[in-house]
Formats: sequence, C-alpha cells, structure tokens
Amino acid sequence: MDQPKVTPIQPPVLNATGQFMDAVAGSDVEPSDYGNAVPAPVSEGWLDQLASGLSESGWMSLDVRERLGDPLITALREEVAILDRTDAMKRAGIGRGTDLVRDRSVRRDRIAWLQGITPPQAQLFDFLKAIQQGLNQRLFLGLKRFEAHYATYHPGDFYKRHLDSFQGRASRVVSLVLYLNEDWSPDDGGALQVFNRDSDSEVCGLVLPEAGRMALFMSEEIPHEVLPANRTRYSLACWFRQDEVPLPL
Ligand SMILES: O=C(O)CCC(=O)C(=O)O
Ligand SMILES: [Fe+2]
Repeated sequence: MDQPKVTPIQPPVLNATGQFMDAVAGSDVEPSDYGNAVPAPVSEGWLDQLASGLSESGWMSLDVRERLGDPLITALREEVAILDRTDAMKRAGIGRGTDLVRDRSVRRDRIAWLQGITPPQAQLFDFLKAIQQGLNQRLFLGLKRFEAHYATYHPGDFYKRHLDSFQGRASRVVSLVLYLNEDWSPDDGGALQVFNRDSDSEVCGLVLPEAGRMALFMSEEIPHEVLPANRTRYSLACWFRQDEVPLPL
C-alpha cells in the first residue's frame, strides 16, 4: 500500500490567549461553566489494560466517559464547536514543509492544535501525560511528548486509509483519538474503520465517534480510515512521540 506520510501543518495554529479567546468572544455559543478541574483518574489497572491492548493487537477502543466525566467532555466539545464557527480550524494537510499538500481527495477535515492552556485542555493534558507515563513504564516506548489537535469533519468529509507515521521514523508512536459527539448513530456515518496490521484489506474494527469513546493504536502499524460523515463530527486526536522536538522541515 502506498501510504502518504501524515504530518501536521505547522503547530501551533492556536494561540490560546489570542486567537481562541477571540473565537470565543466572537461566538454566540457560551462556553459551559467549567471551573475547578479535577484530575482525571488514571489507575494502574486501567493503564495495564491499555498496555496489553496495544501490545497484543496494536489497537483498542474503549469508553472513557465516566473516567473523564461529562463536564470535561462537554467543555471540550464546546471549545471545538466554537472554533468551528471561526476561521481557527484550518484545512488539514498531508506531508511536511514544502511537500505539504492539502489533498482533498485524501482528507477533508479541519484541525486546530491544542496548547493545553484552557482549563479543559489542561485537564485533558494531565490525562494524556498520565497515559504517556503509564505506557512508557509498561511498554518501554520512550515516549517523550505528545501533540494534539481538534478535528471537525463536516457532512461528506472523510480521511482515506492511512498510517499516522512511517515505519522507522520513531516520531509518532501511539495515536489516541477521543470522540466528542452526543447520540451518534451508525446512520451518521463517520466511523473510524480499523484495518488488520498484517493484511490491510481486512477490516478488524469499526469505532463510532460517540462522546467519551476513545481509540488507541500504534501509529506505524495500524491502517485506518474515517468514513464519510453525514453530520458534523467532532474529535480530538493526539500522538505520543519519541522525538524531543519536531524533525526539521
Ligand atoms: O478521527 C478519527 O477517527 C481518526 C483521525 C485520523 O486518523 C487522523 O487524524 O490521523
Ligand atoms: Fe490517522
């Protein structure tokens, strides 16, 4: 399979104190009253489950709604919904630097990078840090940092089958996607279709982007695709990386 290398357009697109606040100020959507962030509970047993899912099959989907709590999931959805009403969400690209192409035949989502500064993002980042540390302790992956962006897929948008990283580049190692949509039905399309890592024509899972559902997979191994959405689909994607700093452009 001829896999395009998938790398983000220049992070960070979002300037949390400037662009995001402008976005919030310019919207008629009120952000929910999200105070007193409580650290997301990440138990050792739960981290064991993530590590064994990744090491045994390379991917898993799980429900983290209770673990993260509805206020956090709602607050993240409200952030992306507000951003989606502004020009803060940029067309996602494929490639890097001068090779960057925004090929609409491959992917049609729009993205905005998170900086972890707003209270819901800060709480989410604590959760992601705990996962990074837990996976390092169990799988010795040497994950050094993560990057995360919101994504919106409008009706008709998709992301064709791809890998998140090229084998051997040791950059993006583990991918995590958190979905933020209430009452998603199979008729709404937009499922994440996961392929077998050894036979990429074989579908081995379908994940509906329902609020609180999370998909976790090995970035270099698991081909996956976002099927065309029939309604607006909000998600948050994160990559745990082995490099300290982004590769030179
Ligand atoms: O949103 C999803 O289900 C997956 C998105 C994805 O594959 C990506 O952004 O690389
Ligand atoms: Fe992907």
